[in-house]
Amino acid sequence: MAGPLYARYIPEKVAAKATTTAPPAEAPRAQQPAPSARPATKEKRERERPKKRKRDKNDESEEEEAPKKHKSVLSKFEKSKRVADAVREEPEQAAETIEEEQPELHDLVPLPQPDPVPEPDYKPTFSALPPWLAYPITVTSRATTPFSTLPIDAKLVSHLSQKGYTDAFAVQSAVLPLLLPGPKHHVGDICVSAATGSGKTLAYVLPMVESMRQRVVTKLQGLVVVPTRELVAQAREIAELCAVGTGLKIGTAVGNHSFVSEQEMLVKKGRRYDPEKYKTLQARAKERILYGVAEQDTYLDDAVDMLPGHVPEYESKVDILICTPGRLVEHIQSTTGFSLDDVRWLVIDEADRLLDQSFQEWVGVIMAALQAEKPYEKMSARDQVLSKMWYPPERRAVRKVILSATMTRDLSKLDTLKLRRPKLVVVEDAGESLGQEANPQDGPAATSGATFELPPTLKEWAIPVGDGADKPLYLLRLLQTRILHEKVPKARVRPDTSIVSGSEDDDEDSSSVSTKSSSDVSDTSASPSSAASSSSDSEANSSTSESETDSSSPARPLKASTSQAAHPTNAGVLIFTSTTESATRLSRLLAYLHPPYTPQVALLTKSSATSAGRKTLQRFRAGHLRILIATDRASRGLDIPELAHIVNYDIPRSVTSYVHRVGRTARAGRAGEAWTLFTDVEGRWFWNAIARGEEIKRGGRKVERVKIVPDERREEYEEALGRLKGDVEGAGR
Ligand SMILES: Nc1ncnc2c1ncn2[C@@H]1O[C@H](COP(=O)(O)OP(=O)(O)OP(=O)(O)O)[C@@H](O)[C@H]1O
Repeated sequence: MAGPLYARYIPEKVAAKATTTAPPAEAPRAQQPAPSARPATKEKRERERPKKRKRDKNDESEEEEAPKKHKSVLSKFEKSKRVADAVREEPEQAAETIEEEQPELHDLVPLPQPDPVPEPDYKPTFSALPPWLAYPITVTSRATTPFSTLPIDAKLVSHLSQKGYTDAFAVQSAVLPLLLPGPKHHVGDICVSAATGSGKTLAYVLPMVESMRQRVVTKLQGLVVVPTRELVAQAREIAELCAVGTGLKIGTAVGNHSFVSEQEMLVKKGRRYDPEKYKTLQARAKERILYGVAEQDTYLDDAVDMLPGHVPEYESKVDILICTPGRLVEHIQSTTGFSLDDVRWLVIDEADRLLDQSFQEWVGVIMAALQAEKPYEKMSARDQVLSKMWYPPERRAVRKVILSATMTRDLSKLDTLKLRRPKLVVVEDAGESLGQEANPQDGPAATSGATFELPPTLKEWAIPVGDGADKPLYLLRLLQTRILHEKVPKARVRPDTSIVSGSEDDDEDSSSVSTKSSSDVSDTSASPSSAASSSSDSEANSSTSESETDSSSPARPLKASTSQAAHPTNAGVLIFTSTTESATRLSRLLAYLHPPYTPQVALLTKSSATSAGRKTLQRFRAGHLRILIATDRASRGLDIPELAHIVNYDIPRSVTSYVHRVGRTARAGRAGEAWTLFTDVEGRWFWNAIARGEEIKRGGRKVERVKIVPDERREEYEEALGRLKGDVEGAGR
């Protein structure tokens, strides 16, 4: 590229001076006497004399000029010192001064250049992501499609409508045509990113069941992997709803039965007449006895018990298996006759969480089992003939459906699933058209980064709780006034709560909020006993743990906004804590502080047994329990459609955790409210990452700040903490 063009530049002033003051070049020589009139030596001396004089003259002028030069250097130094001082004191003014004192340009000046050609705004046409992730199919969350217009069995449509499922929700409207036979059918895998409670379960269960409707023999064809037992139970309910009248068998494997009984539930042992193979097996069995090889081979054990000429043959007892990854790996590795040879559907729900777990290297084990070549005797007659003719048997095409409300875009994780011609479907509030694939000409879609959509019917609130020492009192006040709407005795209540929208600066300084009760708020800083601090603060920082459930799913059409949304009927509240220990403490504190709560509070944590957890959930759903305190394990997938409130008592540990926790309410188009308690220390992260962060999309809605003034019950609080301390010490003895 050619560099800028420059020409020699002489400032006008300097040029003029040069022409007027510079003596003519030949002047000194002209003044000298004529050399011919004098003798040579003298002449020489004469010639030298003026020169000497001239040098003397030059010396003199140099001496005169030295102070001038010093003066100019000094003045430059002073000038730059002045500028440096000014910059230090008042940078803005200094900038102006510097501009004014621009040095005079000498020698070089840019030649006039043509105006630069205006460049269009930069719009990247590339993405670090592969096209299927960078250009997803986006769908507006308001889109619905009547089930009757989809290629679904008419009996199933009428059954669904009896259960209240008349229209397919947005995610179903987009995914069903891709998975069901028809013009939009996609031959390949599908990834789905849609908000919590948007109906993802039905979106994968329905086409899977439809594809197996005509099956004659029971074979394991559909595999659904979910992270928790509760999700297994929920997915099973939806699968049973769709499979009514088809005779399809749906099985689960979660580890709540003994392994042996689960094996019996999954695989049926039979026999087949095959004298040749019988002989081979008998020979192997004999070798084992002769050489004392203690290899464990349950197949050989079964073969020994067979009738002469017969070999064992295994059949699947289920068509669809819904399971947790750990249990599936155990069955693949240890259950004789359990194979994935006929599997055509692999569904991974809550994929981001499952792909984060490397438990038992489950992805690798499943992928290897899915890719294993079919044994000859299991091949279809056609494949058997082809394989004898040296044609490779046809590779099974397993369709993978990967779903989450917080779908990962991490390619290293997605790659482990070996996706084939994948497509990503994203349901978002701002989407404009149904099933529209993004146009690569428009550049990568806004959704190409991992952003998470919240349900459009969700309302979020944030409550500052000072240093967190009085958090239980804040919670109690919140429950009484805003959630359970109890009548609070007047004498004990200070001026009521007030609401202020979250803004740039009100999140870190609670006293800056100007409300009628601001003066009352200031006393929340009074610190309780050290036991109080340890009971609330220490909990906030400890590690996360998990829990369980099952579900029922009454249906309701998805509504567009909180104002239009149907109001849920469950009067209870689900409170999230960071650890099981924190949950236990809180349940006791609430009961001590407000004894009427004692029979209404229950825990749902990792330590709750499966059956106890299921019962607790049933009672909560039925409204017999009003307060359910749970850990993060209940944040994924738990479906209590009528739940109106959730509370983040301990702040969630990540953005995804927040999305899943608040997603337990505002499900299937119903209204819901999420309340988050945050301490002074947690405030900055909460507002920056959750309330105003770019990862969460809430369609223009905002997290609103609520100021709660806790009850003045210091003595009772101290007493409750004392009792709690006593409980802990008693338990430790
Ligand atoms: N078409 C429909 N019509 C009415 N209700 C529906 C429909 N589809 C699903 N539902 C109901 O919506 C609720 C949420 O569905 P589902 O549990 O599948 O959501 P999800 O997207 O998997 O949520 P999460 O991400 O939290 O697991 C359930 O109660 C379900 O019964």
